[in-house]
Amino acid sequence: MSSAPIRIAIQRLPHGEGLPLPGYASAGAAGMDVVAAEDLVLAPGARHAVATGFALAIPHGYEVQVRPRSGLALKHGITCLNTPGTIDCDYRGEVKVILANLGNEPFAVVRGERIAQLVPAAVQHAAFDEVASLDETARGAGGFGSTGR
Ligand SMILES: O=c1ccn([C@H]2C[C@H](O)[C@@H](COP(=O)(O)OP(=O)(O)OP(=O)(O)O)O2)c(=O)[nH]1
Ligand SMILES: [Mg+2]
Repeated sequence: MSSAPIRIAIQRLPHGEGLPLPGYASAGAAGMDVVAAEDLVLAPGARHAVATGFALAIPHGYEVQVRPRSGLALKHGITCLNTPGTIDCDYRGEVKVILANLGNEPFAVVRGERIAQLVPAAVQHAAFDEVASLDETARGAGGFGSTGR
């Protein structure tokens, strides 16, 4: 990537000792792969906030999104239930990955194996201006398939 990376402070927690910190698997990867810091088995239909063993101090004006890995999703039905997960810039607790098993088989989460990816993103705060009515548009209130399948 051409631009300088956003610098994010990362703290390794005691149970994260010995694990690789999140990193890019290839030069052009959009996400930094995250490994699990615990072993567990996710039954079909189950979910769990999986420990990662690290905490962040994200600079103001940014968030970090937690996204699933497509290989786990396609092969095993494993996804991040709240995708994209949001890590707020003022959060100092352990980053966790809320994995859900949408597949038909139990899935073993193994400490040290990659379970998700982190994508930093700029955040623009907004402020609402309350009004009595909104301007008209051709779409109006049409949505949810109003333009056809
Ligand atoms: O996948 C996730 C999502 C969230 N978090 C942590 C960091 C985030 O800053 C905090 C709150 O997340 P969110 O705002 O999505 O959850 P909430 O249900 O609104 O909780 P809160 O009331 O604490 O904001 O939880 C994670 O570690 N992993
Ligand atoms: Mg919140």
